[in-house]
Amino acid sequence: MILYGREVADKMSEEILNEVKELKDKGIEPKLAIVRVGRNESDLSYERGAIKRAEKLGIKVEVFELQEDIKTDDLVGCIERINNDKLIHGILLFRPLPKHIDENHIKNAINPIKDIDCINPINVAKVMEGDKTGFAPCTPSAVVEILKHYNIDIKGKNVVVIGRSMVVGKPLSMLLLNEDATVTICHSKTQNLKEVTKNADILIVAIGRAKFINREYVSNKTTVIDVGINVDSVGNLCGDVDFDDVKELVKDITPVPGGVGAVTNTVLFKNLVKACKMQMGY
Ligand SMILES: Nc1nc(=O)c2c([nH]1)NC[C@@H]1CN(c3ccc(C(=O)N[C@@H](CCC(=O)O)C(=O)O)cc3)C=[N+]21
Repeated sequence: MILYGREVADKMSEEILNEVKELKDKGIEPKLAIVRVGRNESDLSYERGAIKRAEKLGIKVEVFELQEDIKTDDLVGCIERINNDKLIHGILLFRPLPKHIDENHIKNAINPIKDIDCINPINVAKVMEGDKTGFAPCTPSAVVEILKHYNIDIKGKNVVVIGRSMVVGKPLSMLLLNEDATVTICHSKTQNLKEVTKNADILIVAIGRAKFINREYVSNKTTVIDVGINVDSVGNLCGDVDFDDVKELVKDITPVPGGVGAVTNTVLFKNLVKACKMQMGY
C-alpha cells in the first residue's frame, strides 16, 4: 500500500483547527517565527509548505530572513528578541546553519518552551526520557504520526533505522523505542547492511542519498518509510529509496514527495499550538 502523507496531514489539521479556534475565542492568536539564515532551496521548500499550511489553519507566521554571513552574536540577538516577544509562541530555526555559526551557542539560546523543532538540549533530553512536556523534532514525529494513522503496529516489532543524524535518525530511534519497538540503528559503518534491512518489519531510511535503497534491501513483508528529501539527476524531488524499483515488492511504502515531508509541517503547527497553550496556561 502507498502511505500518502496528505491524508495524515489533513486529519491532524482538523484537530489543530479546532484548537486554534478555541484559543482565538479566548483572544489568543498562536504565532510562529521562522528564522532562516540565507536562501537554500531545502529551507525555502519547507517554508513554502509551512506558510501554505499556516494559512489553512489560520495561524500567523513571521519570517526572519537573515544574511548568510550573519555573526553568531547577531543571530543570538534575533533569537532573544523572539524569546521575549510574548506574541510569538514557537520558533523554527532552519538547519544546518552556515559553518561559521557557533551552533552550540545558538541551540542553547532558543527558549526551550518555544523550541518546537527540538534544537535545545533540554528538549533533546526530554525525547530521550519520553517526557511529553518537551518537543520532539518534527520530521521524526511525522514518521510516528504516519505509522499510527495507518495502524502499523510497531510494539516489539523489528524496526530498522538507517541514519543517525541529530535531526532524524537519533531522535526517531528514541521515539520508536518509547513506543516499544525493537530498534536497530544502521549507519555508514554497519556491516552486511542488506541482511539487517531484509529482516526489518519496518525500514526507515534517513541517509540523504538519492535512491540508495533498492529491492536488494527489502522483502515482501517490509513497510518502508522514506524520510529522504533529495533532488535526482533530472532535478526532481526524490527520496533515499528507489521507489519504482521496490514499490511492487514491499508491503507498504511512503512516496517522496507526498509522504513524510507532507506531514512534517503539520506536526510543526501541532507543536506550536501545544507551546502556545503551555505559555498561556491552558
Ligand atoms: N530545523 C530544521 N528542521 C527541519 O525539519 C528542516 C530544516 N531545519 N531545514 C530544512 C529541512 C528540509 N525540510 C523539509 C520538510 C518538508 C518538506 C516538504 O514539505 N516536502 C514536500 C514537497 C515540497 C515541495 O514540493 O517543495 C513533500 O515531501 O511532499 C521539505 C523539506 C525540513 N527541514
